[in-house]
Amino acid sequence: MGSETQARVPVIDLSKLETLEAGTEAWGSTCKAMRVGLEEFGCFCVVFEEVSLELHNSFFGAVDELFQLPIETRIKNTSEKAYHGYFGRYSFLPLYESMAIENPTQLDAAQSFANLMWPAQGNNHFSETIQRFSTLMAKLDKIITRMVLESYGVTKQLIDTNIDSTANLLRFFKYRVPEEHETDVGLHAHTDLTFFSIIHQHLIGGLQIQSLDDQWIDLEPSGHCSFVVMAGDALMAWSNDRIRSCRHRVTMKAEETRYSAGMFSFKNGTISVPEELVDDANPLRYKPFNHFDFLTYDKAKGSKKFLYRIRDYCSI
Ligand SMILES: O=C(O)CCC(=O)C(=O)O
Ligand SMILES: [Fe+2]
Repeated sequence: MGSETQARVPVIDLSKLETLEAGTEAWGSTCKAMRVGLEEFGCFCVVFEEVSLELHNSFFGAVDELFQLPIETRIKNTSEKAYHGYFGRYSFLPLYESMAIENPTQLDAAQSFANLMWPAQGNNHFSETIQRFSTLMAKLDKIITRMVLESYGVTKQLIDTNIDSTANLLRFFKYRVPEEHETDVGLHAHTDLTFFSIIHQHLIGGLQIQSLDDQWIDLEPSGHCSFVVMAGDALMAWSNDRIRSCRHRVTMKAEETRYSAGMFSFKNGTISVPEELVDDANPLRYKPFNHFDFLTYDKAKGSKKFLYRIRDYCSI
């Protein structure tokens, strides 16, 4: 199924972005391609050359170094926010482990994470690499948010407010190779609770997305500057169901440890469906909601039986 079906998920090259101007035909067609990808697959791929091969290599070198730390240290990655800390050591998910940094574009946040992980001397190389990579990821998230929201014809003020309210979380993932008797499920099928999730895979593929007609599509890593942009449940609600959050999973087929990373965006304040997205054919489907309260609710309730958990929280 792999490469044949993969071709259908749009691949959008943002390398020429500096020359793309808002209002031009090229800008409009790029916005539209993103919207089509999200409406048809819940995702699209982007090529973003600002991430150099050197940065990609340093970044995954830093991730590897992090996962070499003892487990007692790794589990110190905690957070007051739901779903913002260490994940792993679950019997139902034996291959998977992940850690996360809040506000990773701020050097002091990256440094305090490094101080927690390397208490004796910190790790400047680690925190600088994380901050450099995250800054570009956050830039990509902003560009995409602007272009996608614009494609729905909402006001510039609303787009700016949405972007200004963004809180970023950078998550690092490690999947070990299954033993002979073990499952190859790296991560079960789910949707993210984010606004956007931008996934960057290292050398080993395994990320699969489910199309609206229920086919699983492999999204292989295709270079140091390629990324998968997925819609999360919060974007689904914002869009009044024009976009479905992307159902995805990870399957471990390779004989090597798999690393990947995700830049997740959440929104501070209230998310509500813009009036431009409500009409007779599309009646309002979601009440206004607080993104972080949704995470807290979901964690407490564990409403895994819902395909789209946001519907359990605030659908009308
Ligand atoms: O490892 C990946 O590529 C994706 C991870 C993921 O889907 C998640 O943590 O929500
Ligand atoms: Fe996910």
